[in-house]
Amino acid sequence: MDLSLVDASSVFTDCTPTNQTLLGFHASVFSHSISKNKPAKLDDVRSNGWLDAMQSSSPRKKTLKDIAIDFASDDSDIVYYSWMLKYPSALSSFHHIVNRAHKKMIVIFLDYDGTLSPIVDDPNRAFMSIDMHSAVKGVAKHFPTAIISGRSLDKVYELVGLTELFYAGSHGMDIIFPAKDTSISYTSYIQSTNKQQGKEVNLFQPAKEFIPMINEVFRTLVEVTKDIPGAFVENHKFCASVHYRNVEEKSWPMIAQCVHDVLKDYPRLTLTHGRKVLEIRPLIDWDKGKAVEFLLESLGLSNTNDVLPIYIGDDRTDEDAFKVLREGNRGYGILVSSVPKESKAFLSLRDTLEVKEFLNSLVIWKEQLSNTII
Ligand SMILES: O=P(O)(O)OC[C@H]1O[C@H](O[C@H]2O[C@H](CO)[C@@H](O)[C@H](O)[C@H]2O)[C@H](O)[C@@H](O)[C@@H]1O
Repeated sequence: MDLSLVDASSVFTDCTPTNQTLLGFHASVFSHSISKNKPAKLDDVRSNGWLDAMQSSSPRKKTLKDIAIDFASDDSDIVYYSWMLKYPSALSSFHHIVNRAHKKMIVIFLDYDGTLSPIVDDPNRAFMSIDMHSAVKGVAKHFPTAIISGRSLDKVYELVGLTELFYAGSHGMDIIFPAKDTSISYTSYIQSTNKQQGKEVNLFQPAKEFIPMINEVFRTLVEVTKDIPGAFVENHKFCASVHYRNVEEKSWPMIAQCVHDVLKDYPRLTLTHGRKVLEIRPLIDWDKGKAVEFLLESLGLSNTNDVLPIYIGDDRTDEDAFKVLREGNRGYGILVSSVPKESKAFLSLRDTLEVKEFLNSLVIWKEQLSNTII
């Protein structure tokens, strides 16, 4: 996917009411001014919570000792099943979901890592299974389907490779969707021919002005972490990730300190925690939740009476999307997790296998419904 033809910055970095009105969107969708919620300045990663967050950022792999403990006690299962009382399985709630979808259009939003592909040590080898690929292709045939990932748009498109989907990369800061699918005036949008797919597209890039800054920070982070074995830095164009999954735990304070020291020089950037990854991103009021609202509105699917959005994700950044659905009392947030954790989601799935089963169930249900109607 070659996005080099595109220059959307002038359109969206100026979000005056005039521009918002021209675009025909609800003003809140465009309130991506500098957030007022900037965290307090961090002085010491050992006492400011960064390390605690890093330690709890992903379920630990089981050691032989853990497995022995599992045999001695089924406590973890009991805890998990108790947790499921609050976050019921989307599979066992399937009939409830499709009943609620009666006469509504289901719209599917999918996170990538940990949702469509299992978490693996090497971010460059996080592939979907062939079956998962078919399941995603299947849902996209019947329902508008979007991937919303922390990865760069190019990377997530390369990994998924389905032209029939909508994509949002960099935690929703880089959105691409076919021009023909718009239901509102896009005169202010940048339309561009996507070379790879050979079709007209719309792009929305609310953090475009940050690209040079992210490039600079990326280079600095690569430099300062180069002597920490296992550290790996990714450039997602609108954000950067510092991975520590393969770094020895004793070096985590060092990696946190490096990132902290670099961020001190960039007050317009902020840090969020992912699964064994520190995410550096622009301090703007834009996230996966805003991307969901944006896509629904762009596609003419924001009428809550006619549309049932379903968002499936596993990460902290997906919580912003769960929150939007919960607070708007629309659709379902589904958390993918094999361990109990607090979430704004309504339902849960244990792992990528259950995600695949859920997507396939939607396809079967829709096909049976179509056959019945004919
Ligand atoms: O929003 P997502 O699509 O879930 O992307 C979030 C991050 O995913 C990737 O990292 C995670 O998955 C890797 C591969 O399984 C794993 O090695 C890493 O520890 C996880 O944090 C991706 O590499 C990141 O850049 C994304 O931000």
